[in-house]
Amino acid sequence: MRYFQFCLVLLCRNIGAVIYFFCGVSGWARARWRRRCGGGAATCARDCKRSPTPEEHARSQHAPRRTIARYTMLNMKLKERLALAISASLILFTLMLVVDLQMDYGISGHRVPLHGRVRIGDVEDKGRSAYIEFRKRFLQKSNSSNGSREYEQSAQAETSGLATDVEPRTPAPPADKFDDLQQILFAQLQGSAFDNAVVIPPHRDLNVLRPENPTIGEMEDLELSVNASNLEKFQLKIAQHELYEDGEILVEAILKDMATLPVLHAEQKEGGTQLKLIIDYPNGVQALFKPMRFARDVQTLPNHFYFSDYERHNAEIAAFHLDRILGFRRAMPVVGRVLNMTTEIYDVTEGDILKTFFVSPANNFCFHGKCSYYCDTGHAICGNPDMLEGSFAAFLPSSDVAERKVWRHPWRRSYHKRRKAQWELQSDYCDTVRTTPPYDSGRRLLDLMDMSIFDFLTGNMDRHHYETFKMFGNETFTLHLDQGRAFGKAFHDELSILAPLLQCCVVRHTTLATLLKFVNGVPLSGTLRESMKIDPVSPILWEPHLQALDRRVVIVLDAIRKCVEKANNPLQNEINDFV
Ligand SMILES: Nc1ncnc2c1ncn2[C@@H]1O[C@H](COP(=O)(O)OP(=O)(O)OP(=O)(O)O)[C@@H](O)[C@H]1O
Ligand SMILES: [Mn+2]
Repeated sequence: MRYFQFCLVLLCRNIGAVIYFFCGVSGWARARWRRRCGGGAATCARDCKRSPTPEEHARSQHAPRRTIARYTMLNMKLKERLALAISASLILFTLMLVVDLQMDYGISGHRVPLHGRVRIGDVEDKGRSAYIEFRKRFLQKSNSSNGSREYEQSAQAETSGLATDVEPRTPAPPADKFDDLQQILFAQLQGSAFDNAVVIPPHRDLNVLRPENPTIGEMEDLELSVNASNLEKFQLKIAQHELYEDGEILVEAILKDMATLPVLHAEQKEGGTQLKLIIDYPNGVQALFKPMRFARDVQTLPNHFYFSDYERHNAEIAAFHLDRILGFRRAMPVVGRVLNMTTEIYDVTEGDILKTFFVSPANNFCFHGKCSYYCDTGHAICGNPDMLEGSFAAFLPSSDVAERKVWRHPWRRSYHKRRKAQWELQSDYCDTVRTTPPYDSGRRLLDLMDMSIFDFLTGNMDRHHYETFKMFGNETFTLHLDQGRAFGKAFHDELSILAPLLQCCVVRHTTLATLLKFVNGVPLSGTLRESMKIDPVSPILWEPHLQALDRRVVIVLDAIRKCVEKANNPLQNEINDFV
């Protein structure tokens, strides 16, 4: 701001100077013209162009400085004066433009303030952009008294040491049982309400129908060797519609392997923004290791964007359990383990990473590896003193066996601190997506709706891309990979993560049924807490994060309800939107 004030002062002074120059010089010149050229116009024309005589020059030596300047100006050729005037005007104009762009006065016609808040909604939107509509329709105007409003409480310390202060608690049963939504599900199971525009019945959902569901082993004609590891068996059983079957016993076996088998080798994984290690166990078993950086109750720094947030190893563990509980089974099994940094990392690795190990002033063993962010001494990963906790995600099949396709997420964020993504500016964004392959048919759009609900529950804003297995084509599930930035804010529900659901207003019957189960039975927090108890580094989540899940389930259900209401009565809701 001070800079702009300075610019303004400068601008005024410049304008003053130029006015003075033109008025002063021209007035003085006219006087001289009359005084010196009292004769005819012809003499004048000749005389006025001449150089000063020696007497005049001598006189001017004693003249005050200002007079000298005026004299010089007068004696400039017309062309020079013109050039000077044009340069001054150009400088002035540039200055005015700079000031205008910064202050958004509108002189330049440039209407986007550089530092101001970017307006949400395109011209056609007339203020009915995704967020505005969403906040208005789904939350602020919500008449359900179940606490489904956006909940933001910063009173609790962002980085507190209160993990043990917060006791597990069973939330009071929500007043609203969402009977209206239950009825839709019931009707669909009874063979009616198939035309519901929001809830997609099982017989129209390819994830339920699964006319074909081959496994990677079948597709590639691969036979298991006699001494095949649990992971290898698991990988070959990955099917077109899910990573593993409900109740698959290999999941527990893999978790146990990763938590107990000896570590043979550790190596930094290339790519990605933060440090990860590839861990080798006997028999070809591999895991992706993400190290612990903070205690469970340390939350996303308030001034950090989602893209500069640290990854949390416990978020990966919790997300795997949650994905399984929700019945998606699209996340690889993840387990926690404490490693001895000396014998299980330093001694079994090689190359450049070794040079990044050091002992901290607190006498802890640390390393930072090499990566694009947070891989320096200031962001080192330290043991206690050399014991380091981390998450171990079962490795996906190698690309030789099952190549993956990386897709740009249609609701990807801009990953820029000022810019907005298209979906944030266009309220009918979903119309564009749902008419574009592979979202125009099959299961893909519904998978993105599931992913949006999954990410909203965990608070993961980092869904820039997603992956699928190439061999299954487009009719396959979307992998839930990379949940490292989930569970960062326990007291804030990030509504924008629900944008895909809110803009498209479609959801699987099965997903809705699962969510409703948690408001009418054991709450999600209790189910997840129970599931994560078996993990070696339990408790996995800080209690406020578990409580947030119950709150967010209600928000998702409330959003689905409003979608149904709008679909049933589009005109009335259209009107209500503007009230
Ligand atoms: N379980 C796994 N097995 C094998 N490869 C994996 C596994 N999980 C993730 N990957 C691969 O590693 C890549 C990076 O992993 P991840 O996204 O978790 O790390 P990241 O550092 O957070 O990356 P980014 O900063 O790009 O989000 C993924 O895009 C994926 O291709
Ligand atoms: Mn990531």
